[in-house]
Amino acid sequence: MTRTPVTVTITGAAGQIGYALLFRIASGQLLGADVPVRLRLLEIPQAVKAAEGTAMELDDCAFPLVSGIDILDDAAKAFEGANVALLVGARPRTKGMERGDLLEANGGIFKPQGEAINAGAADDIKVLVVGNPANTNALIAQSHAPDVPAERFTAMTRLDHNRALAQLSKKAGVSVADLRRLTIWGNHSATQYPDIFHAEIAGKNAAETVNDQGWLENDFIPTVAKRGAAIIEARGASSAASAASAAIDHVHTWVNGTAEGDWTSMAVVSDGSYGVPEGLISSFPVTTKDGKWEIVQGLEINDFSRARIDASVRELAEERDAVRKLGLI
Ligand SMILES: NC(=O)c1ccc[n+]([C@@H]2O[C@H](COP(=O)([O-])OP(=O)(O)OC[C@H]3O[C@@H](n4cnc5c(N)ncnc54)[C@H](O)[C@@H]3O)[C@@H](O)[C@H]2O)c1
Ligand SMILES: O=C(O)C[C@H](O)C(=O)O
Repeated sequence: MTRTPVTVTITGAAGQIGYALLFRIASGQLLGADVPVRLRLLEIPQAVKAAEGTAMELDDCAFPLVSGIDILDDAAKAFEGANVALLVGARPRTKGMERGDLLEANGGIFKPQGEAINAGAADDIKVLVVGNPANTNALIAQSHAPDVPAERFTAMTRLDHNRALAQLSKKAGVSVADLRRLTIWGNHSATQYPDIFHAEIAGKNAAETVNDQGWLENDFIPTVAKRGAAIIEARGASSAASAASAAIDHVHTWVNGTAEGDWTSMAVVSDGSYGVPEGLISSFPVTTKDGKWEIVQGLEINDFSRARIDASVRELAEERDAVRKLGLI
């Protein structure tokens, strides 16, 4: 192997998403089958032993692309020289916890991680925040990394995007490979808006092809937006393999580009496009090329979509105001 290994830092590495994610990164699915990786696993001290167990299993797979594995409980060391950072570890909401408590607890994680990225990550660092509330956690980390371009901090709505593709493909009776240009707007929460008005089914407008407003309003949108809760209800634990798969897709697309004529959904820092206040980390339709993303411009937004985008963006603004009040940004 002659290429310089890419350093990938994964936080929450001993958690359930971490377990589903690490083996796919190590096998080359994140960055490519010819790209060696150095893995940095960041955990809290109590979970380091479990992370060591996962690292033993990674060793036992004898992945040729893995050039090293470090297990750390220190953010400064974990992000030093990192090219890709997957921020998965977060404080889950527990019984009796208010939204403000959750934001504050996560601020205690994402503020120092943002600072550590600012201090030591590689110049080409790309950050994906998976840990919830993902958009606002990304905002907290980004606001503590003033030397890193803001566009390098993204949050994950690819799972929502993939969920929407799956639902639409079932409704239309086509393969997901026949679908393009679907968009998730807003927050990774129940207010998100999966938009099929610009999507295409085998090259034809999806909303017109489906032609079923009742299904769109009462089935498709709530099914996608509440899918996370439905998985928790069914599995007794939040989505893990599908979340890991979406994280792989998100970074792979960011690095390798979107297909000609298609786009994806990523929560990225707003430049004011589509009326989303500048600075909020909100999901948009984006194209990617040469490791950079761009918000798709010029889409016509009908009244139905406008109301839903505005509602989700309003929630993001409220979360931003709450963390600002807590002194976290
Ligand atoms: N954006 C999405 O689409 C999406 C989808 C599914 C889950 N999630 C979120 O992803 C997060 C992780 O989910 P999970 O199922 O793997 O949870 P988990 O509880 O199984 O694992 C989380 C891990 O993070 C670790 N951790 C906690 N604080 C840490 C810190 N400061 N530094 C490093 N590690 C730390 C914990 O020790 C634990 O091992 C949750 O917040 C979940 O809600 C997001
Ligand atoms: O962890 C959760 O609350 C749900 C998760 O964000 C999901 O969308 O599956």
